[in-house]
Amino acid sequence: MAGVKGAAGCVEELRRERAGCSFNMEELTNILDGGKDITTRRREIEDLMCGDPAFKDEVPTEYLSHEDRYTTEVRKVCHLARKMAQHNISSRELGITSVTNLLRDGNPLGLHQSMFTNALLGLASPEQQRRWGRLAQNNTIIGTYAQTEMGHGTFIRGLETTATYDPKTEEFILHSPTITATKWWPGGMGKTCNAAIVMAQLHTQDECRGPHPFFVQLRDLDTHHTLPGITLGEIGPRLGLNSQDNGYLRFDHYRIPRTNLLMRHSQVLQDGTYIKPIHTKLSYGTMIVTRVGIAVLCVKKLACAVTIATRYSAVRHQSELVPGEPEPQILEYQTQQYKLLPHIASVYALILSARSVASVHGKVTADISRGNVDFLPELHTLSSGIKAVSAQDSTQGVETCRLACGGHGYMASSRLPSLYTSATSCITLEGENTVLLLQVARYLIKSYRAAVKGKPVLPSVSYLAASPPVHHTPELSNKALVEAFRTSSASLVRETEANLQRLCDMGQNYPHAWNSCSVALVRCGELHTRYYICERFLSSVESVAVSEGTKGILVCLCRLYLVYHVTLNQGHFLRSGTLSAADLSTLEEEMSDLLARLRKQAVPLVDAFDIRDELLASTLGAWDGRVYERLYDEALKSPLNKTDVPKAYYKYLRPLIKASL
Ligand SMILES: CC(C)(COP(=O)(O)OP(=O)(O)OC[C@H]1O[C@@H](n2cnc3c(N)ncnc32)[C@H](O)[C@@H]1OP(=O)(O)O)[C@@H](O)C(=O)NCCC(=O)NCCSC(=O)CCCC(=O)O
Ligand SMILES: Cc1cc2nc3c(=O)[nH]c(=O)nc-3n(C[C@H](O)[C@H](O)[C@H](O)COP(=O)(O)OP(=O)(O)OC[C@H]3O[C@@H](n4cnc5c(N)ncnc54)[C@H](O)[C@@H]3O)c2cc1C
Repeated sequence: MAGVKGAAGCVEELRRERAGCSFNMEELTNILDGGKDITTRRREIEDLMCGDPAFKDEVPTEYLSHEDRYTTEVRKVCHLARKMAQHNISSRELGITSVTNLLRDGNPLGLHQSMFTNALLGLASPEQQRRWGRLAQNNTIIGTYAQTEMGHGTFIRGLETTATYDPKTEEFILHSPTITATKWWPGGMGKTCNAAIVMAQLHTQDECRGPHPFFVQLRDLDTHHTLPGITLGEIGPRLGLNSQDNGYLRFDHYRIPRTNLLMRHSQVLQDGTYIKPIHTKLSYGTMIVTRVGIAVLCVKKLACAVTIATRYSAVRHQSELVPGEPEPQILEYQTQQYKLLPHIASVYALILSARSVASVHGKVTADISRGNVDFLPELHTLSSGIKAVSAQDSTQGVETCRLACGGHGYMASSRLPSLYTSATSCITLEGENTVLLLQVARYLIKSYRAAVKGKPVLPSVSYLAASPPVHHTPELSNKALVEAFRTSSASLVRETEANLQRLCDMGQNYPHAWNSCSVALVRCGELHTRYYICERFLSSVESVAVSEGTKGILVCLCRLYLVYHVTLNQGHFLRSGTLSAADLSTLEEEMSDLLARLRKQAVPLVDAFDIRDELLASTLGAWDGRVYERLYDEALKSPLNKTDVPKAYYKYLRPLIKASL
C-alpha cells in the first residue's frame, strides 16, 4: 500500500478491524482503478505529489480571506502544472489520481484541464487543434467553458449572447445585448483564464443558426489585462469551491476572426454561407463527456466521505449496547452500519457503471467521426442518467456520512463539510439533475412509443416494450432482482405514457401534458438509470476474475446494493406487482444479515479505496485512527487561540459586562 501505512502507530480498534480482512485488498483497489497498471501509475503520481511540501497548507483554508484562498490554490495548481510537465504527466493521467484533493477549495485550472481541453478536442477542426492545442497544453492559453448566462443555464437555446458574422471583415461580432446575457459561472473565468470557449447564437446571412462554440481570447497574453470590448470579473462567494474564481463576462461588439468558430461539425464560409452539422446537438458534445467525468468525480468524494466515517465509527465509542458493558464502537450499531455500508457498495456500483458509459462514449465518438450519429441519443441518455444519479447518491451519501460522525462531522477539519459542498455542486452543474432526468424520460417515452409500433429501438431501451407481462418473481436471486428493476421500470414508463396520452386525449397540448406528468417522468428517468447501474454492477461482479475471498466480498456488496435499492424503491415493485409484501419482508431480513456480515469487513473495504492521508485530509479519517489528538491539534490553529483574551473583549464584551455591574 502507498503512503505511511501499517500497524505501527494505529489505534487498537483499527488494528483489530484490519486483522480480520477476508479478501485481497489489492485486487479490490485494482478493480476500482480499472486495472493493475493504472493502480501502479496512480500511486507513482500520488507519491510524487503528496511528498512535495509545496502542497502543504500552513494555515487551514477556512481561516483565509477570499483573496488569500484563491492565491493559495493558484500557487498550488501552478506548481502542480509545472510538476506535471516536468514528469510527463498528462491531464488524463492526473484524472486517475485523487491529487486534486490537495486543493482544498476548488481548482482554478479545473475547467482549463477538463471542458476547455475537451471542447478543443471534440469541437475544433484538426487545423484549429494544431493552432490552439499545444498552446493550451503548455498553459500559454488558459481557458474555460463559457456557456451559462445570468438568464439561462438549462435552456441553451435561450442564450442571448450573439455572434454576428460580418463578411466584409470576415469576423464575428460578439455582443451581450442585455444584463441577462452576461456569462455567469464559468470556472476560472474571473481572474485566472485568458481565453474561453464561448457559446453564442450564431447569426449569418440574416438568420440565427442557434448556439455555437467560439474560441475567444479574453486577456492579453503578456500583461493579463482584459482586452478592450470585454468586461470580466469574479461572481463572489459561493456555498463551496470558493477558490475557483467562477466569473462573469460581457462583450461590447467584440470582434474575432471567422476562423475562431469551432469548425469540426459546422462551418461558416467566407461569404457567410452556413454549413450544417450532421446532427444539430453535436455542439453539445463537450457536456456529454464532462457528465461522465462528473459522475466519477462525485463518487470519489463519496469514497473519501465513507472512508472517513467508517474509520471514525471503528474508533468512536458511545453509549451502551448492553447495559453495564463497556461502550461499543459505534460501528456495532445496526443503524450506523445502515448509514455506511450501502454507500461503500455505491462506490463500486457507480464507478463500474460510469466506466461502462465511458466505453459507450468511446464507441459513439468513433462512430461520429465516421459520420454515424445513430447512437448519440442513447449516449446522451446514459450520460445524463449516470451524472444525475451519481451526483444525487454521492451528495446524499456524503451528508449521511457527515451525520454519522455526530458533532465532529460538523467540524471543517473532518473535511466532511467541504466534501458535501463540492458533491452537491455536481447536482446543479453540467445539467441540473431534474432536467437531465427529464431528458432520460423523453428518450424512454419516445423509445417506448416506437417499440410499441414495432419500430427498431436501441439496445438499452429495447426492454421497454419487450418486457414480459407483469408477474410475481418466484425467487429473489440477484438476477431476479435486476429483472424486477427492469420490469418495474418498463411498467412505470408504460403507466406514465398512458397518463400522458390520457391528458392529451382530454385536450391538453403535449408540452402541458408532459409538465403535468413530470414528477412521474423524473421517476422514470431515475428508475431506468438505477436498473442500468444494478445490471452493470451485477454483470461486472459476475465476470471479474479475482480470488475467492475478493469475489465473495464483491458478491456481498452487490447483493447489499440490490437489496438496499429494492427496499428504498419498494413502492414501484409493489405497484408493478414484481415483488410482494412478503418478498420485501424477506429482503429486509436479509439486509440485516448482510449488514452484520459486511460490518466485519467495513474498515478493510474502505482501506481498499486506497486514499492517502494527505488526500483524505481529515482529522477523523486518518489511517492510524488518532482522531482526538488531531482534533485537538487542529483546534490550536484557530487564530482566536493566539491570545487568551480576544480583541472583541476589550471592544464589546467588557463594556457590556462592566455596564451591568
Ligand atoms: C436541457 C437540454 C438537454 C435541452 O436542450 P435544448 O437545446 O432545449 O433541447 P431541445 O431543442 O428541446 O432538443 C432536445 C433534443 O436534443 C437532444 N439532446 C439534448 N442534448 C443532447 C446532447 N448533449 N447530445 C445529443 N442530443 C442531445 C435530446 O435527446 C432531444 O432529442 P429529440 O428531440 O428527443 O430527438 C440542454 O439545453 C442542456 O443540456 N442543458 C443543460 C446545460 C448544461 O449542462 N450546462 C453545462 C454548463 S458547463 C458547466 O456547468 C461546467 C461545470 C464543470 C465544473 O465546474 O467542473
Ligand atoms: C459550481 C458551479 C460551477 C459551474 N461552472 C460552470 C462553467 O464552468 N461553465 C458554465 O457555462 N456554467 C457553469 N455553471 C452553471 C451551471 O451549468 C448551471 O447553473 C446549470 O446548468 C443549471 O442552470 P441554471 O442555473 O440556469 O438553473 P435553472 O435552469 O434556472 O434551474 C432552476 C430550477 O428550475 C428547474 N428547471 C429548469 N428547467 C426545467 C425544465 N425544463 N423542466 C423542469 N424543471 C426545470 C430546475 O430543475 C431547477 O429546479 C456552474 C454552476 C455551478 C453551481
